[in-house]
Amino acid sequence: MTDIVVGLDLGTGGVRAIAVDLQGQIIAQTTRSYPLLTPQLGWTEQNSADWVEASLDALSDVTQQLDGYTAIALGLSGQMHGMVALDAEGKAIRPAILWNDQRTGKAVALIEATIPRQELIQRTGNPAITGFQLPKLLWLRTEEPQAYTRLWRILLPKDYLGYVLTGSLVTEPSDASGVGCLNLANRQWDTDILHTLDINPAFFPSVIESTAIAGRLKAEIATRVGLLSGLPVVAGGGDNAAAAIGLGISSSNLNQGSLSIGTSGVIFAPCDRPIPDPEGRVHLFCHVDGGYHFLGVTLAAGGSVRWYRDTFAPHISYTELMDIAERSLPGARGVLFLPHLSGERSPHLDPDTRGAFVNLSLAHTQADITRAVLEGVAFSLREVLEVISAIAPVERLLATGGGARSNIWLRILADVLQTKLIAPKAEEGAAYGAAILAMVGVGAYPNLEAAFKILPQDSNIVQSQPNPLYEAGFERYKLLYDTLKPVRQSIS
Ligand SMILES: Nc1ncnc2c1ncn2[C@@H]1O[C@H](COP(=O)(O)OP(=O)(O)O)[C@@H](O)[C@H]1O
Ligand SMILES: O=C(CO)[C@@H](O)[C@H](O)COP(=O)(O)O
Repeated sequence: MTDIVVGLDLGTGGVRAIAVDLQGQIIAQTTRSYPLLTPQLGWTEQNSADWVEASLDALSDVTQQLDGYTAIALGLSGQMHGMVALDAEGKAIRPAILWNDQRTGKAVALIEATIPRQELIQRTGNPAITGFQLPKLLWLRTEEPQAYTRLWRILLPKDYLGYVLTGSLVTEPSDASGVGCLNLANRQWDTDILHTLDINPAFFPSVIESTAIAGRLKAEIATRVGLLSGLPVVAGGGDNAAAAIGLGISSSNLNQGSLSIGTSGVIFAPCDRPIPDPEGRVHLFCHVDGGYHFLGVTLAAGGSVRWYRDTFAPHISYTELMDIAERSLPGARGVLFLPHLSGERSPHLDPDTRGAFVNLSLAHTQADITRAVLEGVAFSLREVLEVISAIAPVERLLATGGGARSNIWLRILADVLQTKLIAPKAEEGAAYGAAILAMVGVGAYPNLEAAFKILPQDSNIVQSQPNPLYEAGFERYKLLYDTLKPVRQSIS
């Protein structure tokens, strides 16, 4: 029997489970999707029970593909910032509130009125942000007080899954630093912040290292999914930090960052010291390797394409849609798209902004409009990269996430960002990074640097070409955000 580890990524569109051997080869993989709930404008939720069912099905599917292999560990990763609220029996009190939910404006205002913005940025790396978990907790206290009185623990999505699998209540620094009250210097909860906000620190799970064993697989789960009872489950990382590890991005090599096009679009740049952006326009989080990273987030990147397809082209696959976009031209023949379908995070921190198509005419086709969506997301990420480059410049960005499967989108991104991109060689992603963390967690490799030697080597460089049409488009894009503000305000 050959040893493998299993990595799992609890994404927004679905869960992905993969089995990887100790030389880094993917032996088996599968995905399961689940619904995204939008019960009110600006709200996003998922049922944590859907995550569990999908994850157990995915694990069963992967283990059924394993003939002649033994799983020696499972590593976790997943969408960040979400809140699973549990009662004293460990049951979810309400649907999980997600990272791109924008209901917490008043809670953010309360945090800002209570703790000086600069102090919060210095302690946690970030100002108060609507998508983070801490404002969600304050929202629960005000808006659903009966639920709040029953509250026993709150967990992040992947840590909730870890709790279901093992019974252990833990988190790790990369995901915990997206809650809004982790002290970046000591990588533990900042109890001063919690006491100031009159929040019981016992609501939060203990913080262990990302490569530490979070717990052991429960016997009843092991039987259902075909893994060994007592299998070590390694804490893992938030999806962006885990994906970075799958690409070999560490805080000891500051030259390379990543560009992820999942539901969100994310630019990730490693750094070795916790010195935040004083204006808080991009996040500073803990990396899983003991260092730190800057993160800038476009809330609806792949999410814009998914929304566009589901709304206007429901029977067309993503691949076909990308072929359609090829029929237009750089600049989308003048069509502009603002991808603010969930408000926007970096660099505007504007939960109330909304999306737009602009400059449509009878002459425009589906190809132009589809291409405008891809370009609008790229312009949004350029705004992010301009902020990150001034603080933590990188030479190249390693692409990951579902959108990185598209050659046309990668070409648009390279040209708009004016940065060399590396297309993914295999579909490594966050699940692969979680598997690498699990290998180190069970001692198959002594540390992450040693494990990096097994990662697939670079291939497929996407060079960036300067294009005046994109430069002009980017200037119009920025103008559009400012110009549409009063229109949007008059609607809301
Ligand atoms: N072939 C493709 N071409 C372009 N975009 C794609 C393709 N396949 C998937 N996507 C995009 O990737 C997104 C899903 O990426 P994924 O990394 O799985 O996201 P998540 O982790 O948020 O579930 C989809 O919403 C879609 O926009
Ligand atoms: O909010 C963030 C990062 O700060 C998002 O990146 C989420 O972590 C969701 O990731 P995907 O589902 O888009 O991969």
